Amino acid sequence: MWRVVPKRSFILSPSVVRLLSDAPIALQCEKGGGVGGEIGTDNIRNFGIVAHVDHGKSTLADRLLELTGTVRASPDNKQLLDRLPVERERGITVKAQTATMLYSNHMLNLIDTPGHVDFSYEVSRSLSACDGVILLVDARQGVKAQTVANYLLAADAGLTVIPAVNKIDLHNADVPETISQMCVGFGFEEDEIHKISAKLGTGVPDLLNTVISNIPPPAGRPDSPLRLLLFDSWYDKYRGVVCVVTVRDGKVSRGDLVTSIHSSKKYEVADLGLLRPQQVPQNSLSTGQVGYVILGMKDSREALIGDTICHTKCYSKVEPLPGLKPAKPMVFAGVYPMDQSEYTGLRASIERLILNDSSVSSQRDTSVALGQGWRLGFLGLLHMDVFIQRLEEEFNASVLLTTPSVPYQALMRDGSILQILNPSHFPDKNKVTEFREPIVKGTLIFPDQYLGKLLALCEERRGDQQQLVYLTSSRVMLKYILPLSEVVFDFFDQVKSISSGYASFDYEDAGYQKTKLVKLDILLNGQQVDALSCVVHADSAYSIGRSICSKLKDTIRRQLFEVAVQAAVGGRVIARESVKALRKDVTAKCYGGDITRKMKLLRQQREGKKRLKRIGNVELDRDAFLSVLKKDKK
Ligand SMILES: Nc1nc2c(ncn2[C@@H]2O[C@H](COP(=O)(O)OP(=O)(O)OP(=O)(O)O)[C@@H](O)[C@H]2O)c(=O)[nH]1
Repeated sequence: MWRVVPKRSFILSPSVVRLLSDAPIALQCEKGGGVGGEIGTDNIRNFGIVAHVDHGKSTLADRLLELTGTVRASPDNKQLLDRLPVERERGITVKAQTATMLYSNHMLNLIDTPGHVDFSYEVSRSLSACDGVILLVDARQGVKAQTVANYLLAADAGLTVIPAVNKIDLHNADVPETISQMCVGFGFEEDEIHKISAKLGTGVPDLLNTVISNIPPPAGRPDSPLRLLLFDSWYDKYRGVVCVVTVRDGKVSRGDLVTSIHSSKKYEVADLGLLRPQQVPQNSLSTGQVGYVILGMKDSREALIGDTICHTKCYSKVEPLPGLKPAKPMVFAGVYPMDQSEYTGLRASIERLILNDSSVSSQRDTSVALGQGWRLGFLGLLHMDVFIQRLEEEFNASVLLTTPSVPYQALMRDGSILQILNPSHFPDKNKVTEFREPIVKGTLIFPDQYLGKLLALCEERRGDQQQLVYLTSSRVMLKYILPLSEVVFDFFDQVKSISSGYASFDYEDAGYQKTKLVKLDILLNGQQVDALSCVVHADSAYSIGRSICSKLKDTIRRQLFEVAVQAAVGGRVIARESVKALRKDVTAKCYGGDITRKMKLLRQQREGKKRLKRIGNVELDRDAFLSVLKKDKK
């Protein structure tokens, strides 16, 4: 869960600050709704916006907030629902946000969803609270892999899908081609596809009217016992866990005694209300409404996503709602303090950040080379990058990250299954019947001129072709089963560089398959560096070993003695490089007695050393740990 509540207030734009003071008034003005009043279930619409990354979801959300008077129109209104600094900086949405809007006597609950493949778990979670979605496609880029993935998620969940082509204001927009792709790909009729510019607001009122007329109201029963679906949560330093819920049946009021069906724990509703997008307290939330509840939970692990919450007095009578699938970490990496004296501080920072992101898994870990640290599990590499960036920016932590790895499995001779989340847990191969690796079902969509090269890439990455179809006369959709380890590190970069950015890629979990694995060890001057070890496919051990040695040769700074870099499998050296000795005197070029210049150079050298980690007698740049598994660019 990607929110740090205290931080939020510092990055609110002026328009949102205005909104804070406006919100309750706007609610009170609405006849029969909002504060003190009740909006009937028939007049509620719960919907989301789904699209490929950068196709304009957050911008459309801003226009909807303005159009409905939830915020005042202003040029400052940019990605109002993207509140994390990292979201604004990188221009991506990480964390789905909810906003309640009142418009034309309706209560519209908008759930903004992230677009990057790493966060598709957030998309399915958001969709569980929706009855319909707007499917947005950029008119310059057309249908992309995540458009297909998101469409399928929505259609599988039985949601009403309202198609819209966005960015029609751009001079290079190809509206007819995009519409034709949507008709062929998803079976829409041409006249049901909205043509909008989220930036300028063109076509947005019409789209909103279609949301009201086409998306059905929530199907819950107001007279039945309470059932709340908990679909999101975040941790607030002052108020504890804030749960985001949708009221499936019945009504919940402040002071009610409720029970979590999952844990049987009892709570009293301390506060509840709407998210507009700021918290606006209410006395109750009724069937179909989406909002927050505060139950006095102290730990966000108590707020289980997909849990059903009911009135304590009805606990034995209420059927739980179908739960959501838990997030599954796909990438594991060791995280260590640059200096062991920072261990305690780093532990507190990681714990704080995990309180807000229950999709990160964590285990204590120890490395001979790096000391005490943690093995953290992430949804993907971007998720990992975002987590580390937040750790460094928000908590001022300085961390060392080891080579990421995917969760392998070993079927042991005694019938048990060993999860290999860490290369140091790699078992003795004599005790193993079979190794297994996680696989994914990947979808690529691209102009057909790149077909040959993309097929070659998928084959080289041990892919198994499942489907090849032409979406239009020049656009291809390719489906492959691929090992996760071949996809997770740089596959996406390669796809982009081969296709000059025109191909899009999306993947979903497809279970495990049998494979051949070995542990590749790296030695520096004969000493094994456990933090550099990795588990690799047996057939690629030689080429990966050679590539790691040559990358380390380039990364390791030349030192006062020669450094031997070796790769070994099962104690047998399979590759070797050496880094020549050098005496580095940074002040050598400083002739004469310019002491200030000398001091400056020495200071810069000291700064540089903060990024270095001493392993035995060799100093390694902290990025060396990450660079080793990146494959060479094609
Ligand atoms: N010209 C033009 N630009 C647009 C339009 N809609 C969005 N943009 C721009 O497209 C870029 C991406 O828009 P966002 O709203 O951040 O896209 P998003 O889909 O929310 O992105 P993620 O949250 O990362 O998935 C921004 O620079 C927007 O200003 C539009 O209708 N016209």
